[in-house]
Amino acid sequence: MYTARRSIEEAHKPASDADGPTQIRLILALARPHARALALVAALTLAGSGTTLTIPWLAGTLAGHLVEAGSTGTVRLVALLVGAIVASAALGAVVQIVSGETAARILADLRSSLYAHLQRLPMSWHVAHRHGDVLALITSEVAHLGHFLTGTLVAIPPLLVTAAGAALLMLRIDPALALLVPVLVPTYVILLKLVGRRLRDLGAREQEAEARVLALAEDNLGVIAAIKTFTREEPEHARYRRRVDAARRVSVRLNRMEALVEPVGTLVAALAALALLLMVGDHIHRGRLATQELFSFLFYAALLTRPVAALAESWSQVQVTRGILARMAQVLAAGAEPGYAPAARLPHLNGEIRFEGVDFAYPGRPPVLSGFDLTIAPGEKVAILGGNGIGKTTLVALLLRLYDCRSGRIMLDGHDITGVAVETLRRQIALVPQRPELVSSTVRENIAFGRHGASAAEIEAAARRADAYDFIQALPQGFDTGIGDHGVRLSGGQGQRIALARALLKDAPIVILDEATSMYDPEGEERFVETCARILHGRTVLLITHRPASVTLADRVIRL
Ligand SMILES: Nc1ncnc2c1ncn2[C@@H]1O[C@H](COP(=O)(O)OP(=O)(O)OP(=O)(O)O)[C@@H](O)[C@H]1O
Repeated sequence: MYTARRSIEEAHKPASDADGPTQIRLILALARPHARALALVAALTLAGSGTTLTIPWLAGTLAGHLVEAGSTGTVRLVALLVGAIVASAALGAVVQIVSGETAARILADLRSSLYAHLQRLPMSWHVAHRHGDVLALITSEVAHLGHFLTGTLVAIPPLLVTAAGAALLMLRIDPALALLVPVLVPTYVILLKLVGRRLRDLGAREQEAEARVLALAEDNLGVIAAIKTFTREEPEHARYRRRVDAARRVSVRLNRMEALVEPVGTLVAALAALALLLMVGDHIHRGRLATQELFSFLFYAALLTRPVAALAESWSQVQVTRGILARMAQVLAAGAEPGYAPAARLPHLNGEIRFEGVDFAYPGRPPVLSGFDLTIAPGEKVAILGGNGIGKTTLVALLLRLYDCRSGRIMLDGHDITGVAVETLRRQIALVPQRPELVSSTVRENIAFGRHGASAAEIEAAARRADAYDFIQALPQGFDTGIGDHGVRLSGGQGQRIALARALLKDAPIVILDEATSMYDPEGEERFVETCARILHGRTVLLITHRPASVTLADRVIRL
């Protein structure tokens, strides 16, 4: 899997606009790990199409025999024909199964690579992109791509091979047919090209409209209590309806356009059939075609009609899918967070932190920090105070390298954090953030999030230290109680205690408490402050708080 991801990312080194070649590179990168399965699909496809192509010939021979000599001596031919029909159907089914499975595997690789890549993209990327768009990309757009891969794309090669084979065999029977090719093929291609661009645009607009619908639903369901308390049901429903209608309008236009494409194929096929009829009629009239050849020729013509119409329909799918591939290629081309590349490991820390002349501004915003200096000794506990929006949380984000300083540097035990692998940095810092950021699972899993592979006893011990054990035991299933979406079934203070337990379980040399006890009741906070003196002994602690009780934990107070 890692190899697949790496090759997909390698296909995207030029972070430019995702153009045709980039999409082809993406497809090749996706296909590479499945080369053997794809080769099997190709071989089966050839075998299937070859078998299908014998059917008109056998049927023509049989028909010719029946017309000229009656039904005597046809048993062998009938048996062969039935055999070819059964083999063609069986091979068709096998191709469908094998190619469907291969496509599903390719798709699973793509989904998982996309997700892995999203996790590695920097915070600045996530802040700049709408959740709804990203969700749409990894859900509905990936599903669309899946339908395309398993439904349309796997059907194209057999259709192409059958159409080309039928055309070649018809040419062999009657070379005058070659005259038709220079007329019909360009007509077909030009007609498809004309609608192709429009289809791509509409496809992109449809995905965009769907993403807006998804984003609003996601946003609003997340603030459903606010919608109720501010009685926003009607205006929010109207807003949702407007987005649904906008998506419907684009989808209807796309559908109309797609509906035009199949008749294009049918039209070309009908023109070809008419031309054939005229030519064949003339040739029979002049006695140039044997009866058997005539029948075979007409059966091949019938065989050719279906792929021509179906290819036109597949073409419209290809156009919509190109838009999706372009958007995926763009996401995959976005550079991962710095520090994931092989870099020096940060050794186990004593916990000295130094901010040296740090300047920082969020993109498009005025500076938050200018020339900021601060040195914290190993094991020291420092409270950072300051008004709302002054930059306290930003300091934490810089220390964890969620963002990089514009200038200046941050040193841990004398190591510049930009020179070490981010995971070795982040593993040594336990953060209790302002908002608990709980996962939609059980209490146990939320605490275990702090350290992979922690035992039940360690989880319970961390809960005790965070003063969370008693309330957890009182929940219906104790540690195995589900807490709802992002902890919606917990009180604010309970959520914070779980977030704290999670951080304590991490057992890191540096601990950051960003308003970690802001929702604790006074007794709980007091108990926590008492426990802290013991459990945080020897660790470097950065304490961001407005609460006097928590400030007492600090050896030193810094005001921003
Ligand atoms: N992702 C972001 N993009 C742009 N600006 C941001 C972002 N995050 C924070 N800011 C801005 O940066 C400034 C500092 O924010 P920060 O969260 O560090 O403040 P704080 O001191 O922790 O405030 P509080 O006490 O309210 O938690 C604020 O003006 C805020 O609006």
